[in-house]
Amino acid sequence: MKLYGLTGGIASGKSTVSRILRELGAQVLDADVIAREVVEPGSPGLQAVAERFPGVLDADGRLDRAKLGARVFGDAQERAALNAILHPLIGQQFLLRTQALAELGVERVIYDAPLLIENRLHEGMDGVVLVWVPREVQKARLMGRDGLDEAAAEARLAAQLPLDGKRQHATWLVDNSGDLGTTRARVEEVWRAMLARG
Ligand SMILES: CC(C)(COP(=O)(O)OP(=O)(O)OC[C@H]1O[C@@H](n2cnc3c(N)ncnc32)[C@H](O)[C@@H]1O)[C@@H](O)C(=O)NCCC(=O)NCCS
Ligand SMILES: Nc1ncnc2c1ncn2[C@@H]1O[C@H](COP(=O)(O)OP(=O)(O)OP(=O)(O)O)[C@@H](O)[C@H]1O
Repeated sequence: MKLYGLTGGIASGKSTVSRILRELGAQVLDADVIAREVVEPGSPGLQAVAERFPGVLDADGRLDRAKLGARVFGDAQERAALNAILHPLIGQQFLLRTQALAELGVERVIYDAPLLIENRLHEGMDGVVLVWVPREVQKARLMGRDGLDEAAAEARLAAQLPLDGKRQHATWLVDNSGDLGTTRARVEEVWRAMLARG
């Protein structure tokens, strides 16, 4: 089975590209979705997070994501502590799901992960798709989508490697700064290139 990475930065358009790839027939595993599943109520992941970050559960015992985000984006040490709890759990789920898809005879899986390159997961993969936009476009879309002010948007951007630094690791670059039709056409091209690789 071939394994491809799909990455970018916060609000660069990964979800948009992932949706197009799924429409084309790709099997995509989404790290952000897995990251939510490992902290569902009653999970060992949520228990570990609540112990390390007191006060982040709401009245129903669910994770208050905004509260935890405020504590970890902008504080590298706190973020590293959260990553140390969650990343092994996310990695474990990714492996289990990839194995299950391999047993079903799926020929290629795409792992949609914002921190693919930061966590050096790209090194073992058969290719990497990078969804890129200029930093100013990324910041503007982030502020618009999540209703963040500039300081909060900057803190989130600073928690990741700059997109320009990730370019050197890309097998395929998807420039998502134009309109969605342009992005779709490029993603179709990338998908054909993946199919051609076997
Ligand atoms: C801090 C949390 C609770 C904030 O939740 P929130 O709903 O506001 O954001 P969401 O999870 O949808 O993430 C949005 C984007 O933020 C960025 N991001 C998330 N976690 C991190 C992190 N640890 N470091 C850098 N960027 C991150 C990613 O680009 C992601 O796509 C949440 O992001 C989290 O649990 N992060 C740790 C797990 C993780 O690393 N997830 C990233 C995928 S592996
Ligand atoms: N080509 C485009 N033109 C204009 N807006 C776009 C384009 N692509 C994406 N957007 C918008 O930019 C925002 C970010 O896109 P998207 O949610 O796909 O990013 P993402 O990389 O998945 O983000 P995250 O990693 O933070 O979840 C969304 O509001 C989306 O509607």
